[in-house]
Amino acid sequence: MISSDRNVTQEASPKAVVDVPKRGMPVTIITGFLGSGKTTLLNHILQNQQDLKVAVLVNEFGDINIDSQLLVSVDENMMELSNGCICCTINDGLVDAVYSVLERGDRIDYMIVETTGVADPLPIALTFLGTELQHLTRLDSILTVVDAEAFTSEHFNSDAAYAQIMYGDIIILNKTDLVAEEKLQELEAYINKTKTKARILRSHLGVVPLPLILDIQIDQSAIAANQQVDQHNHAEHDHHDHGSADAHEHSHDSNCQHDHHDHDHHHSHHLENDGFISISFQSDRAFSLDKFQNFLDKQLPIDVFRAKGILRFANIDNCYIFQLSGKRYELKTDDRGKPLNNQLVIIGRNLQREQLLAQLNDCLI
Ligand SMILES: Nc1nc2c(ncn2[C@@H]2O[C@H](COP(=O)(O)OP(=O)(O)OP(=O)(O)O)[C@@H](O)[C@H]2O)c(=O)[nH]1
Repeated sequence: MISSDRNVTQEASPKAVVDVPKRGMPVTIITGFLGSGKTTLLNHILQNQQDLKVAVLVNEFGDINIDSQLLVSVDENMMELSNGCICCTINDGLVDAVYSVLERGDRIDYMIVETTGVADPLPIALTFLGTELQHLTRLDSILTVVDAEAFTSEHFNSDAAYAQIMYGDIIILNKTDLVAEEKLQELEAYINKTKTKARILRSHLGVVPLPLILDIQIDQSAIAANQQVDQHNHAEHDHHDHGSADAHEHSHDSNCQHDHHDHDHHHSHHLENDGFISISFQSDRAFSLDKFQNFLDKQLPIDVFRAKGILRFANIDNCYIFQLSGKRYELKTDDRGKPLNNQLVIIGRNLQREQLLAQLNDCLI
């Protein structure tokens, strides 16, 4: 291992009559900022859940879905995980993805939705509470993963990061190994001040006792009430055609100060994602390890917040899983042995796409 210190836009599908055998399916939403440890928590759940068949719905910020590949075998939008759980991407919309799980003939006991790191969880929660899904599913809780090392009280200047804390039923303070006890206590005090009655669990690599986070039956009526305020606001602003709550893309706090007049489905990605953009790079050629390390150490812009990929290097048989979160990166051998293309997603603000792509091209052999 080499390491260094250095949208959900969904339209409700018009499925009026559906034969769904799985009414009342419990749903947990895992949210948290870029790189906080959502996928790590998900893997912990999938590896340790006893006798529970879980459907995982993943949504990634970036054109290449690295997360779902890290969760094992792929088949377009739906994949079967090695433990019999299934994983489904949300590319065609959350409601459709939920239906595709509910309509499956085989047994599914539980649904977990992993949001992107720049997603406000409220619209996603409202999809379960305010659309036709409310009769088919039961939103159990929203889990918010916080990176104890990277988190700041400025919430990365991101409305979404703030909403993630505000709407989290349980805050999982992750990466406790990277900070001192003092910092953990400061963060806990901050979270408690920001959010009354916050429930906080500490974790390292997402390890928390599962009975404390799954099927905990949190009362979601406050969020549902929020939705009614929201619908009221929309009515006042003459927002016809908003068939479902899930179509909304930014913070819907009832105290929301945002200008609602421009609230349609045509935000630029820039505004939607608090200024974060993602740049995807793929190549069937391998990287030179030296050149790629030089790129990371000397050329990578400071505004890159997150990167992840599955990489191939010249003269090395194995692929590597590359993870960069904040100032840290790591390359771990990917022992699944699949011959893959180089695939890399880089996420940050103010990034020069063409320049970055040219620099990555220069790393190829
Ligand atoms: N040191 C340390 N690293 C961690 C911990 N939890 C996760 N990581 C690492 O942090 C990086 C990001 O973890 P992920 O689980 O992919 O984060 P994520 O929230 O799913 O990331 P996005 O989906 O890109 O937003 C990976 O390199 C993990 O191995 C932890 O408790 N301690």
